[in-house]
Amino acid sequence: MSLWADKYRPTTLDQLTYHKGLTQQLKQMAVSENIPHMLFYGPSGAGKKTRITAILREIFGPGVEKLKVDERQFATPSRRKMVFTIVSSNFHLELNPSDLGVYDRVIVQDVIKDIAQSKQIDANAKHQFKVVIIDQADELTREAQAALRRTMEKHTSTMRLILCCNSLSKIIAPVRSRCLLIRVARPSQREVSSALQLVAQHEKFLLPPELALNIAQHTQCNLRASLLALESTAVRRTNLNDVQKPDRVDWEILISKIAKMIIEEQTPAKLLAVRGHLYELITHCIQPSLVLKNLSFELAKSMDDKMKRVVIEKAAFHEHRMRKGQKHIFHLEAFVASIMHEYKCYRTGV
Ligand SMILES: Nc1ncnc2c1ncn2[C@@H]1O[C@H](COP(=O)(O)OP(=O)(O)OP(=O)(O)O)[C@@H](O)[C@H]1O
Repeated sequence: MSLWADKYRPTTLDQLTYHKGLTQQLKQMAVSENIPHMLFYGPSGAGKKTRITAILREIFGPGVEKLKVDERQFATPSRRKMVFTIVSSNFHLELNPSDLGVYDRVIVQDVIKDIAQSKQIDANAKHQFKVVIIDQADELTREAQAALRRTMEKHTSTMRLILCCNSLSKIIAPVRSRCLLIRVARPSQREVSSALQLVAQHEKFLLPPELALNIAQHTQCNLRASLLALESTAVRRTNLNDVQKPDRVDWEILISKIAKMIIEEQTPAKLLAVRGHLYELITHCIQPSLVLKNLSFELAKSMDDKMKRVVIEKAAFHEHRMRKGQKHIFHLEAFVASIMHEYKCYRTGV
């Protein structure tokens, strides 16, 4: 049984429900002879990945949906063996830098060289190139991006790149200038609520329009988050008529509990207990940067202006460190410890 966000994910360009103008442009591009490298960017949950898979389907046909997952081994310069996963079809391959760690440059180069040198298996395929999708391309190190730039020029006849990211500012200019930039904007509240209504129709329950709008507002028009909120609210109730707001999901509840613990007591024992909860969030695949953001907002809610500024400053500092470092838990814990320290000093006037 899959989540509604996956079950009702549109698979073709015709099924995409909003940004019709953009869909039309993608359609024209898919049938053209000259398909460029592309860079999709926009906020989380706006539908970038969905559009990428839909355009691939338009270019190559339903064959792109036959996915296989391979594990590839890689020896680091210090001879340590690393394994990373690649999802691929006969026509494309997907990489995610967060699986690759600090060796992303070598791995990206290796994988792309490999794919660029192997010919398309299907002789009747419309295009002779394969597509490499790099999700969260803004997580690639600068070295890896520089390597991409060279590879993009060298292998244009056999390979096309599709990059997907939230923020363009973290992509180096030479890579940006070699791609067609495609912005997938956040859908409006009305667009999100009609996507939710469509799911409600398929699942055969009545979704009050105010609740749909409230969900869109609550998730700041992140469609994936809206679908998850709708599902968690709908499965717990038989009738949604009296429901005004979506139920908070478990990880959100846990984060507000952590904030409460930090405000209640600033001791090593509490820090240890908080660490346990942070581990719990990370092992349930909640993005550490999201944990940090939500935790800061929860903390700020119960603090005055002076402490709010401190929380934001500390959050920015530790988020930067988290991006540079590897072990997210260290930085989350350091953030909590520094807030506990600042808050204790503030309360006791030391
Ligand atoms: N045009 C659309 N019509 C209806 N539903 C959509 C549309 N686009 C996306 N969705 C739904 O929204 C969910 C999130 O979309 P998607 O994963 O493509 O977002 P994303 O922008 O790639 O997010 P992230 O940056 O967080 O990975 C999908 O699971 C899909 O169900």
